Amino acid sequence: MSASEYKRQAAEFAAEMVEDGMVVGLGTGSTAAFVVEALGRRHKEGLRFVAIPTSVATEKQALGLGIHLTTFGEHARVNLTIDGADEIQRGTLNLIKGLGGALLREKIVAASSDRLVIVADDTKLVDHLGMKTLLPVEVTSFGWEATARQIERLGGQASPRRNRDGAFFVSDGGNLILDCRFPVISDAKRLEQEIRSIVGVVESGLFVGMATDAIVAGGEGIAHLTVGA
Ligand SMILES: O=C(CO)[C@H](O)[C@H](O)COP(=O)(O)O
Repeated sequence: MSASEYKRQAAEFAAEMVEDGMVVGLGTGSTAAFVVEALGRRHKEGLRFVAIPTSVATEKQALGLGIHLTTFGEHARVNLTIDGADEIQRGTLNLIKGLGGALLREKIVAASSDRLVIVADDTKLVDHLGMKTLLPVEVTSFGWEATARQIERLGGQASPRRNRDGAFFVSDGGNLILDCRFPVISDAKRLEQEIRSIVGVVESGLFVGMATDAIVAGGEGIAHLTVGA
């Protein structure tokens, strides 16, 4: 079975966790898109919920499926957010997110969620963050070079993300993303604090202590992981 099929399996499983009357956070990326698709189906079958999307792309998809959207003006808390991730650390469920470029909105929604459920295929599980993927950091476009130098003082190599045409990738929030290569991250909480204290950093793709559950699908079936398990 392909990684995409495993992503779909994890997404379908997690979409069943949404209950009538919930405020739901909708993630971004290919796995989250399967969740939105499944929730569109459940909406048509009569499930009542409202959703807050984490990107313009997810907003468009949800609206196209007739899902009712809401805002933090109307709801202070999100009951359940379902989102993807680029790496999930076994045990802690600390994450690297943002290869899809939506990390700022994703973190705002995650921070207001009672439960953050991550959906992924099993290639995303790692023993230590930074083993497989770069760490995205969203920064203001003004002075990004100075911000990148400060990140490099922490031991990472920071490169601005570019589109295929060579132009800088610009996030939904109008910022740039620096993709940072760190040696394997042994203390995610500390690195997260150090990165966030740099002037010019808007948000980092390290999500520490935020995920409550991970639904991970692979050749051995679907696993429902919780912190510590
Ligand atoms: O953080 C993200 C977007 O900012 C995505 O959740 C992450 O990149 C995973 O994407 P995919 O489900 O396509 O593998």
